[in-house]
Amino acid sequence: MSKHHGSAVISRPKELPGPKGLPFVGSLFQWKGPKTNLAWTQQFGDIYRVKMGSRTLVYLNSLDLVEIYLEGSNGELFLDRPAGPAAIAQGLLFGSGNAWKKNKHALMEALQVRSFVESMEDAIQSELKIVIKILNSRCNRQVKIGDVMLHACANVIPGLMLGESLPEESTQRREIGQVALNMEGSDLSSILTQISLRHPKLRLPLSKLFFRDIPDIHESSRILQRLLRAWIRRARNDLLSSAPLAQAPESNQELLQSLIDLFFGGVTSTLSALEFTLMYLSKNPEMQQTAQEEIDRVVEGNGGRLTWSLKDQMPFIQACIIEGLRLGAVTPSTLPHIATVDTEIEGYAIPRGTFVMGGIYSLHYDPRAYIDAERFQPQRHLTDKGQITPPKCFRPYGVGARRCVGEQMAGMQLFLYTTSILRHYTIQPTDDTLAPAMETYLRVVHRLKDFKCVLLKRF
Ligand code: HEM
Repeated sequence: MSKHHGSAVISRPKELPGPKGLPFVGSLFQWKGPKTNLAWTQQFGDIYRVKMGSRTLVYLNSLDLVEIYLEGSNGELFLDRPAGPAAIAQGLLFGSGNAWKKNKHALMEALQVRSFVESMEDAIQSELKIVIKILNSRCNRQVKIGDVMLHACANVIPGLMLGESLPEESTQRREIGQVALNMEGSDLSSILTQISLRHPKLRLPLSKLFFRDIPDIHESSRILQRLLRAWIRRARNDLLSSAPLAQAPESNQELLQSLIDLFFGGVTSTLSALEFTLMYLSKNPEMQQTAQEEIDRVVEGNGGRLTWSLKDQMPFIQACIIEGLRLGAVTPSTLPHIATVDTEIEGYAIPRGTFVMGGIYSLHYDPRAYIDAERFQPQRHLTDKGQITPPKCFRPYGVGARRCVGEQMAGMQLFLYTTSILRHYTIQPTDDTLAPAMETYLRVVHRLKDFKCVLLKRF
């Protein structure tokens, strides 16, 4: 495999393999979700191209290729995102160029500030109190735990930004709940969503015409902007006084959009990863018991308090979360990393503007890295002495400079939610959950279709 990578088009390019598509639509109708990408990897190899409408997407499906071309200095050639409608184009997820670099740097720095990390845990612990109260009232019958956790994942973000949790019955909390439901329901890849993003007045007529509930992303954005302006006003004198974010004017549209992207990027992804982990644990009672014993032992040794600082004492739980993230592959591919120059990958010409995707699903199910890749086996991430070993072929948070900004926040939520739920309850599967493979769907993220379980109180 070539380790060299130039920015000029090679003289006699090879043709990239990939599925034959139909004229105009390409492979749009062949693609049935992440499993199709895995099947294409098996058929065409570690690099292939797919035509989707007028676009060409190039997938990199081995860790070698991803590391060589999308990380390190080569990754700088694939930094842009697709130009989206103005409502989402200026922030972190879909921003490009210098504006994106500046905002990403500012946010990454802010997220490292110690007081911010501490506030993060406070915000999560406050949400957990509400979660446990609600779940206590829903024990011994089927519960769609994702409906409860969606609100927790969404409200952690304003809790963090405002420095305190939104009161349980507050209007703001209800508004955030609505925003979270809107985000969960939006499919940014759907043509109807794209049209209604560009022409908001068409949203309702299109919803009626196609019998679809097209979420009002503009309204969500307005609600979030109002909350965020209040936060920036406070943050300037308080929480983030040392961070570059604090100096930005609160009317700064790029900054606002970047903060809104924390909701778009962070809520359903964390929720989905949590659901996958809980679902697999409910199907594997022995592993669930091992996890509970580990939690009980460590928490009891800590005076009954469950905190983020206990994470390193719970390798089995960590391994379960890693395995849930691996199998769930909640973002089955990275977002597009767009070539900013004409270049090449492995001798294949990659014209400027090509969408290059890290094939996360193919990496996570790579049979060269994992025996029985589709099985939930947390032990595969543990050494003989029961210590965590860095997982192979594992990139749930994407790659290179465009990697997720929320990894630490997601990690903290996944740890505290999973451990608290298992400390309080034993999770029993329903008949649907026991089926060999549960149905999933892909909108903003890859999610279990209808994960329900029964919670039995432990104490
Ligand atoms: C388990 C939870 C999460 C997963 C699996 C996840 C995964 C990802 C992935 C795969 C990307 C694209 C990276 C790429 O294109 O290479 C991404 C980007 C992003 N994520 Fe996350 N994410 C999670 C949680 C969060 C959270 C909690 C936040 C914020 C609070 C967040 C904010 C973002 C943002 C802003 C970006 C855009 C980064 C950029 O383009 O520079 N994510 N995430």
